[in-house]
Amino acid sequence: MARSRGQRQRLCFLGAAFACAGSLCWTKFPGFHVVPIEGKGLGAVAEQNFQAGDLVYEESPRIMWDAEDAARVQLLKLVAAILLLVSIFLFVAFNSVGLVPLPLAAAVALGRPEEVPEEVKDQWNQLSQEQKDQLKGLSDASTEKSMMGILRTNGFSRGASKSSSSLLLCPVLARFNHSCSPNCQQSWDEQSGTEKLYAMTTIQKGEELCITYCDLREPREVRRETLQAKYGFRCACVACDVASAVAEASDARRGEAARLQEMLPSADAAEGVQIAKRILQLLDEEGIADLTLRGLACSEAVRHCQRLGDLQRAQSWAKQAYIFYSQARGPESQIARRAKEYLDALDSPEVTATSSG
Ligand SMILES: C[S@@+](CC[C@H](N)C(=O)[O-])C[C@H]1O[C@@H](n2cnc3c(N)ncnc32)[C@H](O)[C@@H]1O
Repeated sequence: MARSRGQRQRLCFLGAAFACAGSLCWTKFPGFHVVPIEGKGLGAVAEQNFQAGDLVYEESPRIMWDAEDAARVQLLKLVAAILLLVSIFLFVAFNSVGLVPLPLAAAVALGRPEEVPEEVKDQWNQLSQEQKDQLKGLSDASTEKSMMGILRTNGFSRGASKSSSSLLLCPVLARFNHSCSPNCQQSWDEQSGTEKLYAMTTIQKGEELCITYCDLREPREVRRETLQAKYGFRCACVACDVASAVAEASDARRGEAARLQEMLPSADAAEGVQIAKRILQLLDEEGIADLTLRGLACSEAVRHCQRLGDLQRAQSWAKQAYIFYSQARGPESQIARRAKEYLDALDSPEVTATSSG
């Protein structure tokens, strides 16, 4: 039976995916195993105990792309397209020689945003066959396995925010499943050029290591809709698989934490400290170990205590902020180092003398 080129390419893609999924190249890593987890495909399970702040894994991305760099390329494309139009106009109007070679200008001016960016395709094509097969073996939440589906299902964004302006594809970290009460948190380390995964809480050997794929402050139904739409599964984690009344109480706590977090920077000083405390309490009650969120609440509390002239409490909050940030991103991370500098400045004799004088 004759097959179209598209069909042949899809079959080839699927064949490689099955070949890799069947191989045992994934299973063992220092500190954890990647194994089948009921209802979730593969997932990572701790092979040792971890403490909050332990570095669980560090991985260099196979694919790395930044939309801001790409935006600059888009601008160049736009300029090329305009030059193309001008050259066509000049050619038609005055029979003059075009300024831009036609095929080049036409090619760069085209390009659909729904397609995998060319730079990403180039990076993918430059990988070894084994590396390509490893990526093709990753999960894909879309109906038909494709490069775009794999990137969407497994890609991380660079930086602290969950913005979609950048894409990192790390084949091992892509095996970590989602939980609405995750025990691990990943972050990009610009210095080492690696994605790092830290334990956010005490984890016992045998527990699944999970990260989050969505905004944990959203209510259960919103989280479920997001996860279903983007990742094709209905979340049944410990926070979601509960009776309606329990879910309602959980939604209320998460919603309150989100509201308070927004209010915190502009709150008046005395209220700000109380808000920071309440955020930490809500996160504890909700079992959300997010250490970056905790660090942020503490940093704001430092600022409010300083405004109140309460140096002692400012120092104590600053210490907490430093601990949370260094556990979330490592003590050498920029955010932790800044918190340490701040703490040291507050501890300095001049500041202490000014405050007591
Ligand atoms: C980035 S991959 C994670 C690794 C994946 N389980 C695998 O086998 O490669 C994302 C996919 O894993 C599955 N997944 C992740 N977290 C899940 C969860 N809490 N419940 C059910 N499926 C989950 C979904 O199929 C999702 O599209």
